[in-house]
Amino acid sequence: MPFSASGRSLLAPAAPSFRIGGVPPKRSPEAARARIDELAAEVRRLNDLYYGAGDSPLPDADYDALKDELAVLVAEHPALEPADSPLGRVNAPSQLTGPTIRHARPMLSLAKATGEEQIRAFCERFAGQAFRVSEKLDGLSLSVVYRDGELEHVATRGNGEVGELVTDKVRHVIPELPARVDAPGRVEVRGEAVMTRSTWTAYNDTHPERPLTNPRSGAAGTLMQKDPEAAAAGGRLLRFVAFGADRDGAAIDVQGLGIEAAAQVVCADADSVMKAVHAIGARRDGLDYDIDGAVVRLHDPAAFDAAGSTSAEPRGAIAFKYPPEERLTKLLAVEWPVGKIGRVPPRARVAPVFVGGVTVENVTLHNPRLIRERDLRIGDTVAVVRRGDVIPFAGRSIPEDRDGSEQVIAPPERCPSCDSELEVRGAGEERWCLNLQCPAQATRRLMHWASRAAADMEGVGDVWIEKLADDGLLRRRSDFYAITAQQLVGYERMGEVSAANMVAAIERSKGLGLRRALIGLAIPMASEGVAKRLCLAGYERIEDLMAATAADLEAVRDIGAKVAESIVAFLARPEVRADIEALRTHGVVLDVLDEDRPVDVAAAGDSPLKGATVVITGAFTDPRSGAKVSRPEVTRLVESAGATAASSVSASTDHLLAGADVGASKTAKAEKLGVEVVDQARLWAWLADAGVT
Ligand SMILES: NC(=O)c1ccc[n+]([C@@H]2O[C@H](COP(=O)([O-])OP(=O)(O)OC[C@H]3O[C@@H](n4cnc5c(N)ncnc54)[C@H](O)[C@@H]3O)[C@@H](O)[C@H]2O)c1
Ligand SMILES: [Zn+2]
Repeated sequence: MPFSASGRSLLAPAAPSFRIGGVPPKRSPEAARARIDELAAEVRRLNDLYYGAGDSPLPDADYDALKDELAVLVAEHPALEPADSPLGRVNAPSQLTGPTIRHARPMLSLAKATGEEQIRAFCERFAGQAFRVSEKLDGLSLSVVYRDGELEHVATRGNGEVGELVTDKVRHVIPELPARVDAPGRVEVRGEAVMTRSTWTAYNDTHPERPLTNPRSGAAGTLMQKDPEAAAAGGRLLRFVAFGADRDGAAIDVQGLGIEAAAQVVCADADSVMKAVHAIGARRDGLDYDIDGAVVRLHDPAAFDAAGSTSAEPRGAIAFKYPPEERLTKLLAVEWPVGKIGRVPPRARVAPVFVGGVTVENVTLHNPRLIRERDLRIGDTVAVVRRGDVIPFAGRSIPEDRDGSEQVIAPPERCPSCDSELEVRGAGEERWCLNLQCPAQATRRLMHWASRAAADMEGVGDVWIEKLADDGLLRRRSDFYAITAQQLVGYERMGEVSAANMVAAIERSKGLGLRRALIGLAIPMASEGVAKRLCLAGYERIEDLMAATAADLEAVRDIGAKVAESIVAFLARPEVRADIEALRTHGVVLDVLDEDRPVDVAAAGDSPLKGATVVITGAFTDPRSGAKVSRPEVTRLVESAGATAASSVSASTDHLLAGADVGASKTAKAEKLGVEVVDQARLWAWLADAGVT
């Protein structure tokens, strides 16, 4: 199982309903006492797991809900707070293991804000001060101490006062942490040890039998390993990102020490603080490490110290928490819809849950193998994960919550649409309907043709396509263009105006061009990128592609043998050829559009961009209009100037094109590799020189 099954989660079912319901019910003092004791014990148990082995049987948001409920009850009944209450102190395991060390200054938690008002109130309290906003990395904090330049020790936060020594482990699992710094005296660096998402994925790919639940528990678990050398050799490597440093008690800059620093910006007031908080939230999904919030703190170290602290939190800082990306809910039912190329994937309905900033009711279960391995059952309490634009999925179930009424999820043996026998394919044991005449597949293909990435027929929704297909008006893609307003008017809720609008939208969509047409054809194995590359490779008309051999197609950059064969086989199918011919007859554009042709580098004017490999990061604004310029637009502009855009900085990068709000870690990496960092003003000048703006 890809998660820890450490002990029953007594209170889990209460958490989701509590969160959704908001205010907990009023209780009698006896009932309040019982609930307080129950909650306190559960929070302590979860703390032991979380700060011990790094396990989190519950999603953080559900843990937070339990702790919030405890805090509300204790506020109402202060006399009932148990002596070993987990409130008002740094979250910690009840016992530290191994050799320990007393911190020079306590390592604290942070006060939390979930709304903008709380951040504004914080800024208000310190009006006139400068603030510093940084990413709140989701790992575990470490204190790294150097004495006269040599690494002396590394300790965990522990209980805040005393930490566990992990010096030797860190030498192996964080090889990038310098053993020496160029600074005399006692230098202490505090920061977060994180497992990057790429390391985490790579580790889980190579250890499918014992995968790590998430990068955070991966990081915590790595520092628990008895044999750190073997852990490092097995791919359990961490990164250390510093958020503060001092020398003999006086704050110093992390940068000068050669240690990676957390991305941060200095802000003068609440408005710019909120802007920075949102900017961090916006780039959250693009980062290679998990962050769970943004930290706002007083920029001036003296002011920060003067603000003091409570028993658990500094008063001069506050953490803004982004919406949770993982929450518990109930798995209600599983459906197996038939996709456009015949895949029959499992999709689940769950009780509505607020996660990743939206209310989710439908989630993917990926494939039958994962259902079996994760032992997901209908009726289970499941953790739903939604991260950015990723399709929400049920990551794991909480088997401790079962009452015996749960049902095993059995993949279908026959197609739910055409009843033909399904084939089991690939490592995921996916079910496929191979019947080319399958009605569900045909309808899905039509929906895909009309979708935004392909013909983009505005207002021609899936429901309409289904109706028209059921009535036999729509069988193949070319049928769209033969639909008349008169045919539509007969339908319920379809007046003459709407019918005319729909026909007009279909007419307008005819100019889609070769790239979008290739996407719309839903050729198995050919992604949107393949469609783009074929156009860039010089294929002008769909007929040119129909005449190409697999060897011709394989000659195109990044198109492999399997994809090439799939394209050739698809375009050779008689019904596909007939449909393409009919599309031509209706005047649908199946030729390459100018926007999809390769840029004429030779024609671009001279600028340092010509022939260069660049990485684009940050936010861009047009210097003349002050309008925001989207990342794809910036990419298009630099490509028109003859540059090639890459996704991450490496030794072969020529320039890092840095817009606003760029993290220090990005520029630090570029500088380390000797890659020139080019700011926005210079970029716009270059683009002007190249004649593209
Ligand atoms: N799921 C569970 O069972 C479970 C159990 C316990 C705790 N938790 C989770 O742990 C969190 C509570 O934790 P906490 O007290 O350990 O941490 P916190 O949320 O109070 O944050 C404080 C920590 O943030 C870290 N940090 C990261 N980036 C930083 C930056 N730029 N500046 C300053 N500090 C930065 C530091 O390590 C610091 O110790 C909550 O999110 C809670 O949900 C979950
Ligand atoms: Zn079928």
